[in-house]
Amino acid sequence: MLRLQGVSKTFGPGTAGAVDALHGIDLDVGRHEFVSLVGRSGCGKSTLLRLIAGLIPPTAGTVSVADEVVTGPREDVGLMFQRPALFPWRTVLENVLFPVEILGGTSDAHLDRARALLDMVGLGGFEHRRPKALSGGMQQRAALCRALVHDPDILLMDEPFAALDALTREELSQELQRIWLETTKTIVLVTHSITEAVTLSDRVVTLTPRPGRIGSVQPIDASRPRSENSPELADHAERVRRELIGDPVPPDEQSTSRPDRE
Ligand SMILES: Nc1ncnc2c1ncn2[C@@H]1O[C@H](COP(=O)(O)OP(=O)(O)OP(=O)(O)O)[C@@H](O)[C@H]1O
Repeated sequence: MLRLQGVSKTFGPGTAGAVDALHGIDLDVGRHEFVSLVGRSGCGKSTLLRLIAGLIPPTAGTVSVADEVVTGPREDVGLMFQRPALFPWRTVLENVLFPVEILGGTSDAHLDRARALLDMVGLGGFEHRRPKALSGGMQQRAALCRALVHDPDILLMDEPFAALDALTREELSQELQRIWLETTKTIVLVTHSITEAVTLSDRVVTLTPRPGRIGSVQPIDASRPRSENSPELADHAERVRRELIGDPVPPDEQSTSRPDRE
């Protein structure tokens, strides 16, 4: 469904301030696969997602969706960001319908789909409210409906729950799992939460910084549906954590490995 081949990205190439954000990324994501990207701040996760979305071009390599090289934003790819970015002057329903307006016009079928999505995420009855009448979690639910309204095959999500309180974040994460289980969507999620990544994903990809490279790809072979506190996931989470922070130094080595203190 999605293929990255030798993808590199340098911002400001050839200038003194050039930033090598990503280098030599190879990754295949299958249809109806859920893949999370995790890594330290600045390791290139958002850049990778923007490349897949066709919002920026790679400096080298290719990004393909459904065997077509990505050269710009595509109709079969939906996007969701950390902030809902709803238009304040539009109603919730009008916000949700925005992508289909841009893509060529709203039909009755789109209207039905938008209402069904709003019902599904518990926003039925809020269609005609303005975003400011909604809580942060409700706004993010509306943004999820907006990302799904044109029924994209691929959903790209950049820390979609990071700005929410812990309970709302967990609720929305469960909702996302349900949507994914009920559809055949391919999802790529950028998150700082290892728990979220192992709970939702088929595979967790860790990125190492400067420039961003793939550090590891870890399959999460636990049964579904999963909950965040499932004991089955603890080992997976620990493995991802170790990958990101490195193995802790064993206590008996700590006392002999600090010659600077002697
Ligand atoms: N438009 C840009 N121009 C120049 N440098 C950029 C641009 N966008 C990103 N970068 C740089 O590319 C690197 C990767 O940034 P990116 O935002 O992809 O990281 P990230 O892993 O998503 O970080 P975070 O977890 O903090 O959101 C950083 O060094 C960043 O400063």
